[in-house]
Amino acid sequence: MLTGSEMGVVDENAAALGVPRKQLMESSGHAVAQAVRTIADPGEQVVIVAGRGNNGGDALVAARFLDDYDLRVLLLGRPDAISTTIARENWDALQHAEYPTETVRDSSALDLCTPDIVIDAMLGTGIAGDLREPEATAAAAMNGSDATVLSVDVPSGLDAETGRLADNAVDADHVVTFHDTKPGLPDLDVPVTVADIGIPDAAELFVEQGDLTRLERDPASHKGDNGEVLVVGGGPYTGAPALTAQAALRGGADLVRVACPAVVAREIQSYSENLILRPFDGDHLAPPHVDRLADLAADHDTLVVGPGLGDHDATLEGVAELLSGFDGTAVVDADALSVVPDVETDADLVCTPHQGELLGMGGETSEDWRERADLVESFAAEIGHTMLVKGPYDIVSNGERTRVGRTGNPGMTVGGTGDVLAGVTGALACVQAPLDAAAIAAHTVGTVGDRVVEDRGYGLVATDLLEEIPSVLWQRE
Ligand SMILES: NC(=O)C1=CN([C@@H]2O[C@H](COP(=O)(O)OP(=O)(O)OC[C@H]3O[C@@H](n4cnc5c(N)ncnc54)[C@H](O)[C@@H]3O)[C@@H](O)[C@H]2O)[C@@H](O)CC1
Ligand SMILES: [K+]
Repeated sequence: MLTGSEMGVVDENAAALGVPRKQLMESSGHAVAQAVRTIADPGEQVVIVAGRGNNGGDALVAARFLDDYDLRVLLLGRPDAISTTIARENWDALQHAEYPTETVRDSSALDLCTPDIVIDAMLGTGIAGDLREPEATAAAAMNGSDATVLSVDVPSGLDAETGRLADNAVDADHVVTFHDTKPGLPDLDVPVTVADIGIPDAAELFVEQGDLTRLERDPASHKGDNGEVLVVGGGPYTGAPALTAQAALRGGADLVRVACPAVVAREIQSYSENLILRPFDGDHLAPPHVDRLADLAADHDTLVVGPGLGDHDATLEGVAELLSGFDGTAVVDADALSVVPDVETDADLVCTPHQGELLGMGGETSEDWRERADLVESFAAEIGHTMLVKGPYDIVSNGERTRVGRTGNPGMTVGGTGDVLAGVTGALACVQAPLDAAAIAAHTVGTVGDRVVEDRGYGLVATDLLEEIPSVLWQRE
């Protein structure tokens, strides 16, 4: 089952793989026509009621496969109000081919007559709120007619995000939905055909541009809404936590604080005035610091634990204590990873090991990425957390769903890129589910690395990645 917005991600990924939306619409329309053939014989009366979006577009395609029916095509609204190019092109094709089309300017002019079949193609996954006019009157006319109502994708009035059926929704007798079922369809107890429209499995497996459409910034948001990240790092190293923290800012977090040993606080602060430091005493993290860190962590949306912490026994003990008492989302990277398999916690952990660190956690890996995906998926299920295993193909899995990121290049093996990935993952985990945050972060950091290498060849350093992150995340060229 996929929601409407998840379908949007998948069809955008299909386009990124070279299967554009217009091809999907052609397959959808053909599937609708096939369904008509199973419930009505040639010569019977079919009325298409098309909306102004791609839901309508699907039925405008179907018309071309229904020449042997007594067909009428009603467009609810003016042709120039058709909201997408591909729907408009299919309308124009019907015009040029002189199909029997009518445009319904206002609902009082709507006359279904007495068709055998009505194709409800008014609204699909693009619906917002209950039906407005003229869709509402059209729905009432459909519901009041003796015709068999076949709905395209979802009955108009069904919200494909939540499965909620509007009071004035179309009462479908049969639904033809595309690629996967949608919320609310199973509860309708009418026959639902799930038509394969040629979206490759890869469009769900591989992370592509479509996944970036999950990000949207609420224009009304104010400071803090887009996430506050606490980076717990530093000790032997100071560059790592600074890279992670700056990457979290570039990944969209509003505020990023760095909790680090006091001895390195000034040095980490010196990397950027954008960082806020929360030093704890001593030169490495240890159990006595955990209470203060836990209090700090409670005031943040996401933790990123590990960069530059070192693997001092007391440090790993402190990390285990911190994670076991935390119940939010924590990205775990670098030396902190080794404690995860033995930690009992209510937190959602996102572990970002490279393959060596995965082995250190007790996981298994394989050179073959498909095998690696299966191994990582079962390891994620075993430890009950999200895994992002970096490699030529990044494997992201929460034990149920597995995604594969194919961006990045051998130039990314330079030190610090993992710290950047952990920071971007932390920022996105403030506003996305852990799996989606990790998948988008892997795709984004790899894409940034590819752009930097394209511009300057190998020899990139991790700081080169930082300022490129926003333009990739927000798909600005
Ligand atoms: N996502 C996919 O993979 C595919 C989607 N396709 C079709 O595309 C549809 C989604 O198309 P769109 O995103 O263009 O949106 P829709 O065609 O579902 O509806 C959008 C139109 O309806 C209007 N509208 C929104 N809410 C309304 C309301 N409450 N009352 C009256 N009018 C309202 C909007 O102004 C807009 O013009 C899917 O349902 C499916 O039928 C297919 O072409 C195949 C591929
Ligand atoms: K519909």
